[in-house]
Amino acid sequence: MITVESLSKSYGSHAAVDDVTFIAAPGRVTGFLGPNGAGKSTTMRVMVGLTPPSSGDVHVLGRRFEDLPDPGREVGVLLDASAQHAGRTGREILTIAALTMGLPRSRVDAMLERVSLTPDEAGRRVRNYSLGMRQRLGIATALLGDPEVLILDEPANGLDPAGIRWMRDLLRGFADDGGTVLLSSHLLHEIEVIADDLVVIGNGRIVAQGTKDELLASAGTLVRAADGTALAAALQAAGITATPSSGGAVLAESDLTTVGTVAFDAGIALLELRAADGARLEEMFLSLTADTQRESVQHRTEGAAA
Ligand SMILES: Nc1ncnc2c1ncn2[C@@H]1O[C@H](COP(=O)(O)OP(=O)(O)OP(=O)(O)O)[C@@H](O)[C@H]1O
Repeated sequence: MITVESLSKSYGSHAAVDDVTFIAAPGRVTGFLGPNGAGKSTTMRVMVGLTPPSSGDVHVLGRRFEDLPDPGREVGVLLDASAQHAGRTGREILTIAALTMGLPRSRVDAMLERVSLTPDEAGRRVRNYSLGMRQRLGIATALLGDPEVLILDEPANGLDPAGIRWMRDLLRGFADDGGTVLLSSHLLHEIEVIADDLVVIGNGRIVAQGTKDELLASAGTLVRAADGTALAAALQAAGITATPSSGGAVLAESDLTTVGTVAFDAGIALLELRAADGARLEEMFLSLTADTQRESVQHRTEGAAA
């Protein structure tokens, strides 16, 4: 469990994190999203004691990180895969970490195998690693102490498609075994597939949080009938904003139960009824963070200048 309570962090007059409160619960993967500069890394750095908060607090497993009796074995952290010592081999990095944590050397081989780094790769200096290999090594380091909590900043960065799927399965398995996973990512599809809960931050403030299902349900329902026009009309008559799309599909701004009930009451047989997907998380993300996106800032500036 990670508990963030009224956390603020300012650099000079700039509020990088502004009164942020959320929980990452055990047994769940919590996706932490936000545009560049939104405050994700700062929040994670405070979590692991690398940056002091200006106010508020973060508890990991019920304590501040610095008060954890054995942090390496309680919390696995990957904040910057490129921050590893470039002159050491992957095996050396893991071995030093294992010895520091009082773990047997056998754990190093187990972790190398778990992240699919070959003995040959483990013997190379990190400066010769690809970004994806550095991520795998970083994840191996995070998992080394068999922690209960994982805090990962952009762990999928640089991974190939098979690597992304591997990481997805790994994090899912970790959470299903009761672990807590907090991960930030700009790969919205990945977050959409893996996360149970979402925390969206923009300009240092939380703009949305909740279960993925809740947040995406509020983004709409995709419903399809043979006669899409009649379906859209029935939904609109019930006061639901409904936008017809191709093939009889309608995007309705309501939840599954309400949309299904309206169609049933109107005697319309449905061919499909589900939470709208595809670009949904992306759309939700872009609309929630529109005021904090530098691109829309540019638009506004251009508009103001015109
Ligand atoms: N040490 C620092 N000194 C001054 N400003 C900082 C410092 N660290 C972060 N900031 C500022 O705080 C804000 C939040 O940065 P942060 O790195 O937390 O964002 P982020 O959400 O992780 O962004 P990204 O997605 O680009 O990694 C940014 O405006 C950044 O410039």
